Amino acid sequence: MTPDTPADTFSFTLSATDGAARTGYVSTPRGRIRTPAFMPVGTVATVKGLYFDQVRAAGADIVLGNTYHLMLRPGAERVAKLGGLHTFMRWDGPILTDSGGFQVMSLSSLRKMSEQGVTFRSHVDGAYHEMSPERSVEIQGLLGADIQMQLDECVRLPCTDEEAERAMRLSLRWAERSKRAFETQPKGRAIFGIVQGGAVPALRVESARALADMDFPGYSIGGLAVGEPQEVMLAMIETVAPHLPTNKPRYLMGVGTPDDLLESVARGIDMFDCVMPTRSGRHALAFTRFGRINLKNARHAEDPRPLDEESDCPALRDYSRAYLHHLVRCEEMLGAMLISWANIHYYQQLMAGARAAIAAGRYADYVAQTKEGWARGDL
Ligand SMILES: Nc1nc2c(CCNCC3CCCC3)c3[nH]c(NCCc4ccccc4)nc3cc2c(=O)[nH]1
Repeated sequence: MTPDTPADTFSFTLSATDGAARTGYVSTPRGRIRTPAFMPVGTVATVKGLYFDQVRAAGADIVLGNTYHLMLRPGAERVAKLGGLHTFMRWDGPILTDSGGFQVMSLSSLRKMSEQGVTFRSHVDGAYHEMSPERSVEIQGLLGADIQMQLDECVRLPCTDEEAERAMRLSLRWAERSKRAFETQPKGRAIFGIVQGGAVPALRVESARALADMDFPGYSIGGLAVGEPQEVMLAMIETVAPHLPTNKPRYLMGVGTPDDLLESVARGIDMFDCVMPTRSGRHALAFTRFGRINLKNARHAEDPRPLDEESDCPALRDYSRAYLHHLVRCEEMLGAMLISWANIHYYQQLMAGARAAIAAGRYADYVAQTKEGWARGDL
């Protein structure tokens, strides 16, 4: 984490731009977030398989908490009673939480969406829960999140234009209610509006403009990375970005692969989150400067080389591929832990390189060189 900001407020500072790419930092009372930023996902109050000092050492300035999981177990009120999420999981940097609607639609069994909110049954114990814009903001406040999300409805793609329009307009009404409910929270915290609209440019523009008029401190682009091809995702970012204020951060939700990150930064995205680095780490898939390496593959069985001897991350530099392959074959916990650590570090290093390249006005070269490294593969 960079030197702590004396600020007790939330703000965004742009340091440099290179085409549509931007670099700068978000200031929060719990410290600065250097952008473009990759935010590791800490679903149930842990970045799976890592200690938080490894997360910090890898270069992460902020982590995500999961409203949906934490409201079900151990419960938002219980986390608040225990001092809030920062104390609970011993992370003193900024925390961003999602509103929970997306997770309800993808994880819970029985659910009903209405104007009021979404009711659903817990996948943990089957209990009924009601999630309204007001309750979602209350839960995020109880967790103590520094950056919170409005409750929204994300439609899977492909979908009909009518479906995309209905969900986008509902999300706009929920944006108003979420923002109003948020006003009771302590200074220094922020709530983001979430742009929806499926793959329909006109709906995307209407959503972005309406949210910009509500003057949110930051904006998320939702409804993407839900099954559409990368070119559709990138086209929607190009459609939306010009209608969002340049002096507010833009967070692309749930994205993505290293290639997704570089291409989205080029189109004006400042913040990302994805389970990819840790989920892939549990499936023996390492992301490196030489591309993806599947450590299940027998070709690694006698390879004494580390994943990347030039890295300053022990997981990338100090362990042979043969050892990682062995751990994976034996289904040892340490295999998933080391590869997750390597992946979190790789994603942070990818964003650090992007920030430096944008500041130096050579982002296009950075992207080309990085992709060449992936294509050259694992010599
Ligand atoms: N509110 C909201 N959240 C969305 C999310 C969740 C973002 N991560 C939240 C964290 C908070 C804690 C947990 C996650 C998304 N995630 C994705 N794609 C993930 C795609 C993916 C799936 C599995 C592996 C890799 C990629 N699209 C998303 C769209 C939205 C959206 O419109 N609204």
